[in-house]
Amino acid sequence: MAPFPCSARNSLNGSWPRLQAHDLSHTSNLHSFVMASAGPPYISAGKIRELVSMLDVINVVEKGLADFSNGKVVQPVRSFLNTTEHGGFLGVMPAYCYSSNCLATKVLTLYTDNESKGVPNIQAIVVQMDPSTGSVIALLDGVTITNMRTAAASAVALKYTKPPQSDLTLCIVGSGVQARAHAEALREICSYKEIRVWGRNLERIQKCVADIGGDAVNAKPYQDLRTACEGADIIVTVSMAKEPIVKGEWLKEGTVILSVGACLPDWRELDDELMNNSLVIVDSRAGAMKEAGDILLSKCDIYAEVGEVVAKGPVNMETARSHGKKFILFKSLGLAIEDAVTGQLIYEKFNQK
Ligand SMILES: NC(=O)C1=CN([C@@H]2O[C@H](COP(=O)(O)OP(=O)(O)OC[C@H]3O[C@@H](n4cnc5c(N)ncnc54)[C@H](O)[C@@H]3O)[C@@H](O)[C@H]2O)C=CC1
Ligand SMILES: O=C([O-])C1=[NH+]CCC1
Repeated sequence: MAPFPCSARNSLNGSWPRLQAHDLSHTSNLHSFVMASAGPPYISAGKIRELVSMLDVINVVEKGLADFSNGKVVQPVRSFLNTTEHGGFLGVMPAYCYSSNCLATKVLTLYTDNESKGVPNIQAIVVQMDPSTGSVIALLDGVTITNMRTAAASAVALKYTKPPQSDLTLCIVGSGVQARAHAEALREICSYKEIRVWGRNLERIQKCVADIGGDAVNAKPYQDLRTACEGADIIVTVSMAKEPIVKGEWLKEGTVILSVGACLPDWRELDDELMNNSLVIVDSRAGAMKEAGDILLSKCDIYAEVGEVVAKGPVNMETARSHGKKFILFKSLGLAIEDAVTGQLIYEKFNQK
Protein backbone atom coordinates (compact mmCIF):
# COMPACT_ATOMS: atom_id res chain seq x y z
CA MET A 1 0.00 0.00 0.00
CA ALA A 2 1.09 3.57 -0.66
CA PRO A 3 1.92 5.34 2.63
CA PHE A 4 -0.80 7.95 1.99
CA PRO A 5 -3.61 8.51 -0.47
CA CYS A 6 -2.87 10.03 -3.87
CA SER A 7 -5.92 12.29 -3.41
CA ALA A 8 -3.74 14.50 -1.16
CA ARG A 9 -2.19 15.78 -4.39
CA ASN A 10 -3.55 18.53 -6.61
CA SER A 11 -5.44 16.50 -9.15
CA LEU A 12 -4.87 19.07 -11.92
CA ASN A 13 -1.11 19.26 -11.97
CA GLY A 14 0.00 16.48 -9.63
CA SER A 15 1.87 18.89 -7.30
CA TRP A 16 1.63 18.88 -3.52
CA PRO A 17 -0.71 21.57 -2.07
CA ARG A 18 0.66 24.69 -0.37
CA LEU A 19 -0.81 25.02 3.11
CA GLN A 20 -2.03 28.19 4.83
CA ALA A 21 -2.21 28.71 8.60
CA HIS A 22 -6.05 28.44 8.57
CA ASP A 23 -5.73 24.99 6.99
CA LEU A 24 -4.64 23.76 10.42
CA SER A 25 -7.77 24.94 12.26
CA HIS A 26 -9.56 21.56 12.01
CA THR A 27 -8.32 18.11 12.85
CA SER A 28 -9.14 16.93 9.34
CA ASN A 29 -7.07 19.77 7.91
CA LEU A 30 -4.27 18.82 10.25
CA HIS A 31 -4.56 15.32 8.83
CA SER A 32 -4.33 16.75 5.28
CA PHE A 33 -1.29 18.75 6.32
CA VAL A 34 0.45 15.70 7.70
CA MET A 35 -0.43 13.82 4.51
CA ALA A 36 0.73 16.60 2.21
CA SER A 37 3.90 17.44 4.09
CA ALA A 38 4.91 13.80 3.93
CA GLY A 39 5.82 14.57 0.30
CA PRO A 40 5.40 12.53 -2.84
CA PRO A 41 4.29 8.90 -2.62
CA TYR A 42 6.72 6.02 -2.40
CA ILE A 43 5.67 3.21 -4.75
CA SER A 44 7.02 -0.04 -3.34
CA ALA A 45 8.16 -3.24 -5.07
CA GLY A 46 4.94 -5.06 -4.20
CA LYS A 47 2.76 -2.19 -5.42
CA ILE A 48 4.70 -1.97 -8.71
CA ARG A 49 4.12 -5.67 -9.38
CA GLU A 50 0.39 -5.16 -8.66
CA LEU A 51 0.17 -2.20 -11.04
CA VAL A 52 2.11 -3.35 -14.12
CA SER A 53 2.75 -6.64 -15.89
CA MET A 54 5.97 -7.59 -17.65
CA LEU A 55 4.14 -7.21 -20.96
CA ASP A 56 3.13 -3.63 -20.05
CA VAL A 57 6.78 -2.84 -19.37
CA ILE A 58 7.97 -4.50 -22.61
CA ASN A 59 5.55 -2.28 -24.55
CA VAL A 60 6.65 1.03 -22.99
CA VAL A 61 10.33 0.12 -23.17
CA GLU A 62 9.96 -0.71 -26.89
CA LYS A 63 8.57 2.78 -27.52
CA GLY A 64 11.21 4.35 -25.24
CA LEU A 65 14.04 2.65 -27.15
CA ALA A 66 12.61 3.79 -30.50
CA ASP A 67 12.23 7.36 -29.19
CA PHE A 68 15.80 7.24 -27.87
CA SER A 69 17.25 6.32 -31.27
CA ASN A 70 14.96 8.80 -32.99
CA GLY A 71 16.37 11.77 -31.09
CA LYS A 72 13.31 12.34 -28.91
CA VAL A 73 15.11 11.65 -25.64
CA VAL A 74 17.45 13.96 -23.76
CA GLN A 75 19.82 11.72 -21.88
CA PRO A 76 23.55 11.97 -21.14
CA VAL A 77 25.57 8.76 -20.83
CA ARG A 78 25.20 7.94 -17.13
CA SER A 79 27.93 8.90 -14.71
CA PHE A 80 29.43 6.28 -12.43
CA LEU A 81 31.72 7.00 -9.49
CA ASN A 82 33.76 4.42 -7.62
CA THR A 83 33.49 3.83 -3.89
CA THR A 84 37.05 2.55 -4.22
CA GLU A 85 37.55 1.45 -0.60
CA HIS A 86 34.39 -0.66 -0.75
CA GLY A 87 34.63 -1.94 -4.33
CA GLY A 88 31.33 -0.48 -5.48
CA PHE A 89 29.87 2.11 -7.85
CA LEU A 90 27.24 4.83 -7.66
CA GLY A 91 25.43 5.66 -10.89
CA VAL A 92 23.17 8.58 -11.76
CA MET A 93 20.84 8.14 -14.73
CA PRO A 94 18.63 11.10 -15.78
CA ALA A 95 16.32 11.17 -18.83
CA TYR A 96 13.66 13.42 -20.33
CA CYS A 97 11.38 12.43 -23.19
CA TYR A 98 8.88 14.95 -24.53
CA SER A 99 6.86 12.45 -26.56
CA SER A 100 6.27 10.26 -23.47
CA ASN A 101 6.05 13.37 -21.26
CA CYS A 102 8.36 11.92 -18.65
CA LEU A 103 11.24 13.28 -16.61
CA ALA A 104 13.07 11.05 -14.15
CA THR A 105 16.37 10.07 -12.70
CA LYS A 106 17.52 6.78 -11.27
CA VAL A 107 20.17 6.63 -8.59
CA LEU A 108 21.72 3.19 -8.26
CA THR A 109 24.55 1.43 -6.54
CA LEU A 110 26.35 -1.59 -7.98
CA TYR A 111 28.38 -3.87 -5.72
CA THR A 112 29.58 -7.34 -6.62
CA ASP A 113 29.75 -9.17 -3.29
CA ASN A 114 26.90 -7.81 -1.19
CA GLU A 115 25.42 -11.28 -0.78
CA SER A 116 27.58 -11.93 2.30
CA LYS A 117 26.12 -8.70 3.76
CA GLY A 118 22.54 -9.79 3.08
CA VAL A 119 21.68 -7.00 0.61
CA PRO A 120 21.27 -7.09 -3.18
CA ASN A 121 24.23 -6.23 -5.42
CA ILE A 122 22.14 -3.63 -7.26
CA GLN A 123 20.04 -1.17 -5.26
CA ALA A 124 18.20 1.80 -6.73
CA ILE A 125 15.52 4.43 -6.45
CA VAL A 126 13.73 6.18 -9.31
CA VAL A 127 12.71 9.81 -8.80
CA GLN A 128 9.83 10.69 -11.14
CA MET A 129 9.18 14.39 -11.86
CA ASP A 130 6.48 16.46 -13.51
CA PRO A 131 8.21 17.73 -16.69
CA SER A 132 6.11 20.92 -16.70
CA THR A 133 7.22 22.08 -13.23
CA GLY A 134 10.15 19.88 -12.19
CA SER A 135 8.23 18.89 -9.03
CA VAL A 136 8.93 15.41 -7.72
CA ILE A 137 5.72 13.40 -8.18
CA ALA A 138 6.82 9.99 -6.94
CA LEU A 139 9.70 7.93 -5.59
CA LEU A 140 9.66 4.37 -6.86
CA ASP A 141 11.42 1.16 -5.90
CA GLY A 142 14.32 1.18 -8.36
CA VAL A 143 15.28 -2.46 -7.88
CA THR A 144 11.97 -3.70 -9.26
CA ILE A 145 12.06 -1.16 -12.08
CA THR A 146 15.64 -2.14 -12.96
CA ASN A 147 14.77 -5.83 -12.95
CA MET A 148 11.66 -5.45 -15.08
CA ARG A 149 12.89 -2.86 -17.60
CA THR A 150 16.25 -4.61 -18.17
CA ALA A 151 14.54 -7.91 -18.95
CA ALA A 152 11.95 -5.98 -21.01
CA ALA A 153 14.73 -4.38 -23.12
CA SER A 154 16.16 -7.85 -23.82
CA ALA A 155 12.66 -9.05 -24.72
CA VAL A 156 12.32 -6.17 -27.21
CA ALA A 157 15.70 -7.11 -28.77
CA LEU A 158 14.60 -10.75 -28.98
CA LYS A 159 11.27 -9.79 -30.54
CA TYR A 160 13.21 -8.25 -33.47
CA THR A 161 15.97 -10.90 -33.78
CA LYS A 162 14.34 -14.18 -32.74
CA PRO A 163 15.28 -17.37 -34.58
CA PRO A 164 12.55 -18.57 -36.95
CA GLN A 165 12.14 -22.08 -35.54
CA SER A 166 9.67 -22.92 -32.77
CA ASP A 167 10.59 -24.98 -29.67
CA LEU A 168 13.74 -23.09 -28.84
CA THR A 169 16.42 -23.79 -26.23
CA LEU A 170 17.15 -20.82 -23.98
CA CYS A 171 20.34 -20.77 -21.90
CA ILE A 172 20.56 -18.36 -18.96
CA VAL A 173 24.12 -17.68 -17.81
CA GLY A 174 23.83 -16.55 -14.17
CA SER A 175 21.36 -17.46 -11.47
CA GLY A 176 20.71 -14.15 -9.74
CA VAL A 177 18.04 -11.46 -9.89
CA GLN A 178 18.25 -10.81 -13.65
CA ALA A 179 18.17 -14.54 -14.44
CA ARG A 180 14.69 -14.69 -12.91
CA ALA A 181 13.47 -11.47 -14.55
CA HIS A 182 14.73 -12.62 -17.97
CA ALA A 183 13.04 -16.02 -17.69
CA GLU A 184 9.77 -14.15 -17.16
CA ALA A 185 10.24 -11.55 -19.92
CA LEU A 186 11.69 -13.81 -22.62
CA ARG A 187 8.79 -16.22 -22.20
CA GLU A 188 6.54 -13.38 -23.40
CA ILE A 189 8.35 -13.49 -26.78
CA CYS A 190 9.05 -17.19 -27.53
CA SER A 191 8.20 -20.63 -26.19
CA TYR A 192 11.00 -22.96 -25.14
CA LYS A 193 11.46 -26.67 -25.17
CA GLU A 194 14.16 -26.18 -22.51
CA ILE A 195 15.35 -23.33 -20.28
CA ARG A 196 18.88 -24.07 -19.10
CA VAL A 197 20.16 -22.25 -16.03
CA TRP A 198 23.90 -22.12 -15.39
CA GLY A 199 25.58 -20.77 -12.28
CA ARG A 200 28.64 -21.44 -10.16
CA ASN A 201 26.80 -22.87 -7.18
CA LEU A 202 24.43 -25.87 -7.54
CA GLU A 203 22.18 -24.87 -4.64
CA ARG A 204 21.64 -21.40 -6.12
CA ILE A 205 21.08 -22.80 -9.61
CA GLN A 206 18.43 -25.17 -8.24
CA LYS A 207 16.74 -22.35 -6.33
CA CYS A 208 16.69 -20.24 -9.51
CA VAL A 209 15.28 -23.16 -11.55
CA ALA A 210 12.52 -23.61 -8.96
CA ASP A 211 11.74 -19.86 -8.85
CA ILE A 212 11.47 -19.78 -12.65
CA GLY A 213 8.91 -22.58 -12.55
CA GLY A 214 10.97 -25.81 -12.68
CA ASP A 215 9.52 -28.66 -14.75
CA ALA A 216 6.36 -26.67 -15.51
CA VAL A 217 8.45 -24.41 -17.80
CA ASN A 218 11.07 -27.04 -18.74
CA ALA A 219 13.77 -25.31 -16.67
CA LYS A 220 16.86 -27.43 -15.89
CA PRO A 221 20.04 -26.84 -13.86
CA TYR A 222 23.42 -26.93 -15.62
CA GLN A 223 26.77 -26.91 -13.82
CA ASP A 224 28.96 -26.97 -16.91
CA LEU A 225 28.84 -23.71 -18.85
CA ARG A 226 30.02 -25.14 -22.16
CA THR A 227 27.36 -27.89 -22.07
CA ALA A 228 24.71 -25.29 -21.19
CA CYS A 229 25.69 -23.10 -24.16
CA GLU A 230 26.21 -25.82 -26.77
CA GLY A 231 23.19 -26.16 -29.05
CA ALA A 232 21.29 -23.29 -27.38
CA ASP A 233 19.28 -21.06 -29.74
CA ILE A 234 19.23 -18.07 -27.40
CA ILE A 235 21.80 -17.28 -24.70
CA VAL A 236 21.26 -14.54 -22.15
CA THR A 237 24.29 -13.56 -20.08
CA VAL A 238 23.35 -12.09 -16.71
CA SER A 239 26.41 -12.75 -14.56
CA MET A 240 28.72 -10.49 -12.54
CA ALA A 241 31.73 -11.92 -14.43
CA LYS A 242 34.59 -9.53 -15.10
CA GLU A 243 36.47 -11.85 -17.51
CA PRO A 244 35.13 -13.60 -20.63
CA ILE A 245 33.29 -16.78 -19.62
CA VAL A 246 31.28 -17.61 -22.79
CA LYS A 247 33.28 -18.61 -25.87
CA GLY A 248 32.25 -18.18 -29.50
CA GLU A 249 33.69 -21.58 -30.43
CA TRP A 250 31.00 -23.30 -28.29
CA LEU A 251 28.02 -21.75 -30.10
CA LYS A 252 26.12 -22.96 -33.13
CA GLU A 253 25.64 -20.63 -36.08
CA GLY A 254 22.44 -18.60 -35.79
CA THR A 255 22.54 -18.25 -31.99
CA VAL A 256 21.03 -15.04 -30.62
CA ILE A 257 22.97 -13.68 -27.62
CA LEU A 258 21.43 -11.19 -25.19
CA SER A 259 24.41 -9.79 -23.32
CA VAL A 260 23.29 -7.97 -20.18
CA GLY A 261 26.23 -8.14 -17.73
CA ALA A 262 29.68 -6.54 -18.12
CA CYS A 263 28.51 -2.94 -17.99
CA LEU A 264 31.89 -1.36 -17.29
CA PRO A 265 34.74 -0.71 -19.77
CA ASP A 266 37.07 -3.27 -18.20
CA TRP A 267 34.45 -5.98 -17.52
CA ARG A 268 33.87 -8.88 -19.91
CA GLU A 269 31.47 -11.83 -20.20
CA LEU A 270 32.11 -12.84 -23.83
CA ASP A 271 35.31 -13.67 -25.70
CA ASP A 272 36.71 -11.88 -28.75
CA GLU A 273 35.71 -14.70 -31.11
CA LEU A 274 32.08 -14.38 -30.05
CA MET A 275 32.05 -10.58 -30.31
CA ASN A 276 33.82 -10.42 -33.67
CA ASN A 277 31.54 -13.04 -35.22
CA SER A 278 28.37 -11.26 -34.10
CA LEU A 279 26.13 -8.72 -35.75
CA VAL A 280 26.15 -6.36 -32.75
CA ILE A 281 23.07 -4.34 -31.80
CA VAL A 282 23.43 -1.98 -28.82
CA ASP A 283 20.97 -0.03 -26.68
CA SER A 284 23.04 3.16 -27.10
CA ARG A 285 26.07 3.72 -29.34
CA ALA A 286 27.35 6.49 -27.04
CA GLY A 287 26.92 4.26 -23.97
CA ALA A 288 28.58 1.29 -25.65
CA MET A 289 31.61 3.35 -26.66
CA LYS A 290 32.06 4.44 -23.05
CA GLU A 291 30.99 1.43 -20.97
CA ALA A 292 30.85 -1.87 -22.88
CA GLY A 293 34.05 -3.81 -22.09
CA ASP A 294 33.08 -6.61 -24.49
CA ILE A 295 32.79 -4.12 -27.37
CA LEU A 296 35.68 -1.82 -26.48
CA LEU A 297 38.22 -4.56 -25.75
CA SER A 298 37.26 -6.86 -28.65
CA LYS A 299 37.15 -3.82 -31.01
CA CYS A 300 34.11 -5.32 -32.75
CA ASP A 301 31.84 -3.26 -35.00
CA ILE A 302 28.40 -1.98 -33.98
CA TYR A 303 25.64 -2.63 -36.53
CA ALA A 304 22.74 -0.62 -35.06
CA GLU A 305 20.92 0.60 -31.98
CA VAL A 306 17.97 -1.53 -30.96
CA GLY A 307 15.70 1.52 -31.31
CA GLU A 308 16.74 1.75 -34.99
CA VAL A 309 15.88 -1.93 -35.43
CA VAL A 310 12.47 -1.33 -33.82
CA ALA A 311 11.86 1.47 -36.35
CA LYS A 312 13.15 -0.42 -39.42
CA GLY A 313 11.98 -3.97 -38.70
CA PRO A 314 13.40 -7.36 -37.70
CA VAL A 315 16.97 -8.46 -38.33
CA ASN A 316 17.65 -12.10 -39.21
CA MET A 317 20.57 -14.37 -40.00
CA GLU A 318 20.46 -13.34 -43.65
CA THR A 319 21.42 -9.82 -42.56
CA ALA A 320 24.08 -11.23 -40.23
CA ARG A 321 25.56 -13.45 -42.97
CA SER A 322 25.59 -10.55 -45.43
CA HIS A 323 27.88 -8.80 -42.92
CA GLY A 324 30.07 -11.93 -42.58
CA LYS A 325 28.66 -12.79 -39.13
CA LYS A 326 27.55 -16.08 -37.52
CA PHE A 327 25.54 -14.78 -34.55
CA ILE A 328 23.24 -11.88 -33.66
CA LEU A 329 24.06 -10.16 -30.37
CA PHE A 330 22.26 -7.49 -28.34
CA LYS A 331 24.56 -5.61 -25.96
CA SER A 332 22.49 -4.08 -23.18
CA LEU A 333 24.02 -1.61 -20.77
CA GLY A 334 20.79 -0.16 -19.39
CA LEU A 335 19.35 3.24 -20.33
CA ALA A 336 17.78 5.92 -18.14
CA ILE A 337 14.90 6.22 -20.61
CA GLU A 338 13.92 2.62 -19.80
CA ASP A 339 13.58 3.62 -16.14
CA ALA A 340 11.81 6.89 -16.95
CA VAL A 341 9.07 5.39 -19.17
CA THR A 342 8.54 2.48 -16.79
CA GLY A 343 8.33 4.86 -13.81
CA GLN A 344 5.85 7.07 -15.66
CA LEU A 345 3.63 4.11 -16.52
CA ILE A 346 3.64 2.92 -12.90
CA TYR A 347 2.89 6.45 -11.64
CA GLU A 348 -0.04 6.83 -14.04
CA LYS A 349 -1.50 3.45 -13.01
CA PHE A 350 -0.98 4.36 -9.34
CA ASN A 351 -3.07 7.50 -9.86
CA GLN A 352 -5.86 5.62 -11.62
CA LYS A 353 -6.39 3.35 -8.59
N1 LIG B 1 22.11 -3.99 -18.88
C1 LIG B 1 21.36 -3.60 -17.87
O1 LIG B 1 20.46 -2.78 -18.03
C2 LIG B 1 21.60 -4.17 -16.53
C3 LIG B 1 22.65 -5.01 -16.33
N2 LIG B 1 22.84 -5.61 -15.13
C4 LIG B 1 23.96 -6.53 -15.01
O2 LIG B 1 23.45 -7.86 -15.06
C5 LIG B 1 24.30 -8.72 -14.30
C6 LIG B 1 23.45 -9.52 -13.34
O3 LIG B 1 22.80 -8.65 -12.42
P1 LIG B 1 21.93 -9.25 -11.21
O4 LIG B 1 21.24 -10.47 -11.66
O5 LIG B 1 21.15 -8.12 -10.65
O6 LIG B 1 23.09 -9.66 -10.20
P2 LIG B 1 23.07 -10.82 -9.10
O7 LIG B 1 24.16 -10.48 -8.15
O8 LIG B 1 21.70 -11.03 -8.59
O9 LIG B 1 23.48 -12.12 -9.94
C7 LIG B 1 24.77 -12.23 -10.49
C8 LIG B 1 25.06 -13.66 -10.88
O10 LIG B 1 26.38 -13.72 -11.41
C9 LIG B 1 27.11 -14.75 -10.74
N3 LIG B 1 28.52 -14.37 -10.73
C10 LIG B 1 29.14 -13.50 -9.91
N4 LIG B 1 30.44 -13.42 -10.23
C11 LIG B 1 30.64 -14.24 -11.28
C12 LIG B 1 31.77 -14.60 -12.05
N5 LIG B 1 32.96 -14.07 -11.80
N6 LIG B 1 31.61 -15.48 -13.05
C13 LIG B 1 30.41 -16.01 -13.30
N7 LIG B 1 29.29 -15.72 -12.60
C14 LIG B 1 29.42 -14.85 -11.61
C15 LIG B 1 26.48 -14.84 -9.37
O11 LIG B 1 26.77 -16.07 -8.76
C16 LIG B 1 25.01 -14.65 -9.73
O12 LIG B 1 24.47 -15.86 -10.22
C17 LIG B 1 25.33 -7.82 -13.65
O13 LIG B 1 26.52 -7.83 -14.42
C18 LIG B 1 24.71 -6.44 -13.70
O14 LIG B 1 25.65 -5.41 -13.71
C19 LIG B 1 21.97 -5.43 -14.10
C20 LIG B 1 20.92 -4.57 -14.22
C21 LIG B 1 20.69 -3.82 -15.43
O1 LIG C 1 21.04 0.29 -16.20
C1 LIG C 1 21.17 -0.13 -15.06
O2 LIG C 1 20.37 0.10 -14.14
C2 LIG C 1 22.33 -0.95 -14.75
N1 LIG C 1 23.18 -1.31 -15.65
C3 LIG C 1 24.23 -2.10 -15.12
C4 LIG C 1 23.97 -2.18 -13.68
C5 LIG C 1 22.67 -1.49 -13.47
